[in-house]
Amino acid sequence: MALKEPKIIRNKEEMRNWSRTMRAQGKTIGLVPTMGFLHQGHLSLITEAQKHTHLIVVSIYVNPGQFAVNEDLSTYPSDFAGDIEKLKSIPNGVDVVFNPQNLYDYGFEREQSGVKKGEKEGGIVSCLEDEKGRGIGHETWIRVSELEKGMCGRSRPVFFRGVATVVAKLFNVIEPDVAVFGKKDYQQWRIIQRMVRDLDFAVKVIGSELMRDEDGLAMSSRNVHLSPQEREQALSISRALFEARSAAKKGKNICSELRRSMIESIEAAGGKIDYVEIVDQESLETVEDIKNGVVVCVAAWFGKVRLIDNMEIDAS
Ligand SMILES: Nc1ncnc2c1ncn2[C@@H]1O[C@H](COP(=O)(O)OP(=O)(O)OP(=O)(O)O)[C@@H](O)[C@H]1O
Ligand SMILES: CC(C)(CO)[C@@H](O)C(=O)[O-]
Ligand code: BAL
Repeated sequence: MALKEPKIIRNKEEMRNWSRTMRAQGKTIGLVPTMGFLHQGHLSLITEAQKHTHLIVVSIYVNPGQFAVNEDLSTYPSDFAGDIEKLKSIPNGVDVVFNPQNLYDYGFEREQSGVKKGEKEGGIVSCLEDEKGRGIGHETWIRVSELEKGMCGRSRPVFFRGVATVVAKLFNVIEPDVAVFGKKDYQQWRIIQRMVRDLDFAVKVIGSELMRDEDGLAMSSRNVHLSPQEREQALSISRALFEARSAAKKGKNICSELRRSMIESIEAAGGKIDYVEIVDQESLETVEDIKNGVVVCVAAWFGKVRLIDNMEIDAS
C-alpha cells in the first residue's frame, strides 16, 4: 500500500482555509490533538477518528499555556520528523498535520511585548504570561470550574484552563466535526466534553481507550524520560490499578481501603504520590464505595517524571 504523505500546515489562516475548502466539497473532518512525540496510544486515537470522518487532521503543538513556569515545558520531548514517519505508517494515513507557529500571535512580536516568564506574587503563572500574570496579548481563558478543581487541577493550577483554551482555539481554527481524546487523560477528556456541551461547540467528542505497553505501563510521551530503574518502579501504578480492580470484583468495595493499599504499594516501589482518587466517571466527585461507573485515577512521580494512569471499575 502506498504511504500517504500528510500535508503540513503551520499557519492558522491556511489551516482554516483548508478546512473550509474541504467542507465545501462535502468532506467531514476529524481532529486528533497532540503534543507530539507520538506513540501507539496517539496512533490508536487516529484509527478511532478514521471510523468517523472522511479526513483526519492531527495537531502537534506543545501548548505553553497549559504549563506553569515550574513545569516541564522546556524538556517536553519532541521529534517532528519521527512523528511524520509514524503517521505515514498508519493504514490510510492522515491528511494534515497542523503544527501551528502563530497560534498565540496577535500581530506583534513576542520580543516587543516585554514578556518574561516568572512567578507572580501569590500564585504561579503560565508560560504564556509575564510575572504580573499578563499574557502576550492573550487574556481570554476558558475555565471548566468544577471538573478542573480536583486531581490534576490541584497540582497543576494553570493546566486545565490552558488545555480548554487551546482546544477551543484548535476547534475554532480547524472546525472539525469530530475530535478524539484519550481516556489516559481522563479528567482532560471529561473537561473537554463539558466545555463542548456548555459552549455549544459543533464538535462530537470521542473518548478513546487507554493503551498500555505489554508490561502494563500506560503509554505516555514522558515515559522516555524514565531511567530503566524508574520505568520498572513505575509499573507499580498499573499493578496497583489491576489489583484494585480485582479486589473490587471480589467484593472489597470500600474506597478508603483500596486507596490505602494502592498508595502503600506505589510508595513501596519508590513512587511519590501526587494523588490516588476514586471518583464518579462523569462528575469526578469522590465516592466512598465502588459502584457502577467509577474510575480510579493516579498521578505519581518517579524521579523527575510525573505519570498519570487510571482504570474504570464496576462493582462485582
Ligand atoms: N496511552 C494512551 N492511550 C490512549 N490515549 C493516549 C495515551 N497517551 C496519550 N493519549 C492521548 O493522546 C492525546 C495527546 O496526548 P499527549 O500528546 O499529551 O501525549 P501523552 O502521551 O499523554 O503525553 P504526556 O502524558 O507525556 O503529556 C491525548 O488525548 C491523550 O489522552
Ligand atoms: C489536548 C492537548 C493536545 C492540548 O494541548 C494536550 O493537553 C494533550 O496532548 O493531551
Ligand atoms: N497529555 C497531557 C499534557 C500535559 O501533561 O501537559
